[in-house]
Amino acid sequence: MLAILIAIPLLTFIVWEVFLFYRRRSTLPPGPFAVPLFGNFINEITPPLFHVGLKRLSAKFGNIFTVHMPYPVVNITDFETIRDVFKSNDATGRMHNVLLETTRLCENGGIVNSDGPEWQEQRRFAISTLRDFGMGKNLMEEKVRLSARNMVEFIGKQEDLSNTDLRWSIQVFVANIINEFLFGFQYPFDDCETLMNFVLGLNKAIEGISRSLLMPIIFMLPWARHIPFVRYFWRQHQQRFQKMINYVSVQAKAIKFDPNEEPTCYVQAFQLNNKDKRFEQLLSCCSELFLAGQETTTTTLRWGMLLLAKHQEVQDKLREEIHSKIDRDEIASMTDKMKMPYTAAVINEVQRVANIVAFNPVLMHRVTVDTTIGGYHIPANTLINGDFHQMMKSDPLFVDPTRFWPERYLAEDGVTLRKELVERTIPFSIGKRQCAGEGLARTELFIGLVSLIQNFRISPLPGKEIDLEPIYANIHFPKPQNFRLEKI
Ligand code: HEM
Repeated sequence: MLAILIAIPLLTFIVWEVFLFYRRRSTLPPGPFAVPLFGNFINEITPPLFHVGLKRLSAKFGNIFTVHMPYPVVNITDFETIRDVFKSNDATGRMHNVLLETTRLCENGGIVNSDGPEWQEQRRFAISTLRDFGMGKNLMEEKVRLSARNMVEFIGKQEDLSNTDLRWSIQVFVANIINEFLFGFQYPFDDCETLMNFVLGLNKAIEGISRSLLMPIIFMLPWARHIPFVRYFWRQHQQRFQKMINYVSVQAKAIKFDPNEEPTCYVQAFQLNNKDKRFEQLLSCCSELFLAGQETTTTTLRWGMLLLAKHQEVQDKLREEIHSKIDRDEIASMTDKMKMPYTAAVINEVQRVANIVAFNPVLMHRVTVDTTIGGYHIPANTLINGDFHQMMKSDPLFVDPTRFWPERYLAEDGVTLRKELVERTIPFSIGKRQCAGEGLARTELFIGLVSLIQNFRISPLPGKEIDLEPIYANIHFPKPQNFRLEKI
């Protein structure tokens, strides 16, 4: 009798949920067959190869389709629709998910994971602080140039360049810049163990979150993290991120703040302008800026080195332009970029071919009100994925899209950049939630890449091929590979 009393409501609940699932699904853009609870994870999408499943589905269902991961996600793959949807305020929400608990230390805290007025306020503050340190005095650019000079000197001092791992030099170059922006200091290249231990831990945490088979389960069924076996791994993952938060917390607490003095770093600027905000909000923002601001640029530069080592003819042409515009012992500045169209084309092509943020569940957008996309009615709170990864590899304007060919960005005169291709190259996304650190990242990519190619010829190790197959995680990492370097 008791069993029947439990079974009937349970069965009714399940039937009702299944009914709701398929009714909701029927009003959204078409997509593959999905089952409640698991969505398309059982038939179409295999983490971490999200982009492969999405590509296959787009070939079948077109530019706008619904995929269940396991929540319904409207996936968009054409440039015009992504641009129009993302420029609207209605698509600026984020998904509220348990995975965010790792870096969010207070309700709706930080920039990447928050939404609504709090997000807008913190986003504006971060962008204006980056700009204030850059405007007029070009302080941010000076920090990048200083870090680039240190990197080149450090590499140049190494005794044997015939088998060199560039990864750590690039990583310190980038990590130092965001460290100085947030906390006001850089580490010397030969004494940066604290920073590098911490960065190494962070890499493991990022790889862990995207490669673990348990993460999609926790993502789908957040309560699963309380099951003993799953809880053990969830705690391990949390501890890895906690190390970053501890680092950020120690640095932030150590910073002296005098309200009568001009701030020289983000933490001081935050304390001056956000007196009513909790320390946890400062920590959330700093952790996210540290995370978003270093692995992304480092990985892009590492891809740049691999692509240029593989395509020596591009590297030679690039170096020729660099040497014709910048003195040998000078570090590039952003005013040089205007005179260097081929360099601009190479950076665009590196970012297009090696686009590092292919799909990241944390970065999906959420429509905050009922809206219309491509003629379909999309109810409030539906998730949207602007699939610019695929767009940059399938838009008809990118002829022969798998080829690494920077010349595609140049008009017939060889010096004018093709606007229609540049505007479709959107590794930083587009619209209201476009990367908040884009300006800094572009400065780092230009000055970092130019400094390396200006000073070193980068080649594969003798008898070895460059391997361009990524390690698929939330960020597409290159496989660790050494180079043969020659000083120029
Ligand atoms: C090559 C380097 C970089 C790439 C490819 C990149 C890419 C991205 C992408 C794709 C997004 C998601 C945008 C969206 O949701 O539509 C994003 C967001 C963000 N990025 Fe970057 N990023 C880079 C460097 C940086 C740097 C250097 C910083 C910090 C100084 C930074 C800070 C942020 C922040 C705070 C957000 C969240 C913006 C928001 O949600 O409003 N990023 N980035």
